[in-house]
Amino acid sequence: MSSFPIGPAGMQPRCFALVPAAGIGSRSGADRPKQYVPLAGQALIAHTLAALGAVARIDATLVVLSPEDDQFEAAVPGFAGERGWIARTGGATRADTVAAGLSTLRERGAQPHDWVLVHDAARCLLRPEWVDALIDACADDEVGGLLALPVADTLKDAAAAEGAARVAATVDRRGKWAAQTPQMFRLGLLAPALAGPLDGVTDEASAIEALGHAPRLVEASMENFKVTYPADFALAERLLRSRA
Ligand SMILES: Nc1ccn([C@@H]2O[C@H](COP(=O)(O)OP(=O)(O)OP(=O)(O)O)[C@@H](O)[C@H]2O)c(=O)n1
Ligand SMILES: C[C@](O)(CO)[C@H](O)COP(=O)(O)O
Repeated sequence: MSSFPIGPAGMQPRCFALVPAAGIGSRSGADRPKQYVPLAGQALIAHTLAALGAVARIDATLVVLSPEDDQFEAAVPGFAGERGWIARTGGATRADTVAAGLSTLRERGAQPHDWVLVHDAARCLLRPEWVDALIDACADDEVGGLLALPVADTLKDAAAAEGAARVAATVDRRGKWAAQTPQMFRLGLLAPALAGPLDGVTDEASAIEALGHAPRLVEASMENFKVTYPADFALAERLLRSRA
């Protein structure tokens, strides 16, 4: 399909990881941005970056921080280097932060046909083998894809209920998947997707979908959850320690 950035014949696309880490973690209840909360002896984000750094097919990982961030270097000493890049250009929303990161990747030589794997700093349980499975599944795909998990629980919609926490309806869960990260798309497709209207866009895949494409779903693990609420830190810590 001609609308996809294929790249010059014989030129292998490269893979870059892009980690948006400019959020404040307002739901986490922590005394600092949640990516800097210590877990199993290291800052949360250090675990995330170590997993990405262990994927040999990722040429470099770009972490995108808030311009005011003064904690990263102490939290992840030794990250900056040939395969570890930092930009202090995070924006007001996750999508703004990712879009700013794509500009940095372009400035550093990434090409439209190169793959970008966007991964939440807050998903610190990532395993390198899940990233490899995503790359294997998407490398020959026209669109790209994401790690995700088929929904196992019965889904309740409380949105239209009067007052708090009452069921308004039960949602048919058949065919429903919970989106995770990494989400892997070609730079030349993702950049224009994030330049479009971003109403309701909470992940890269939804921006790609808005262009009429259907990203591939690659089944992942429950362990790849996003640390979001106060109780998530203890669970993440237990899982990290059980791996040591
Ligand atoms: N303006 C923003 C908002 C979020 N993120 C990043 O996007 C990822 C997923 O977002 P989320 O878990 O919602 O993190 P926060 O926005 O920090 O949390 P909260 O919504 O509870 O404030 C995180 O790694 C977060 O740092 C970002 O880079 N820039
Ligand atoms: C990208 C994401 O992790 C997919 O589940 C999620 O949408 C990010 O969470 P946020 O709360 O919308 O930032």
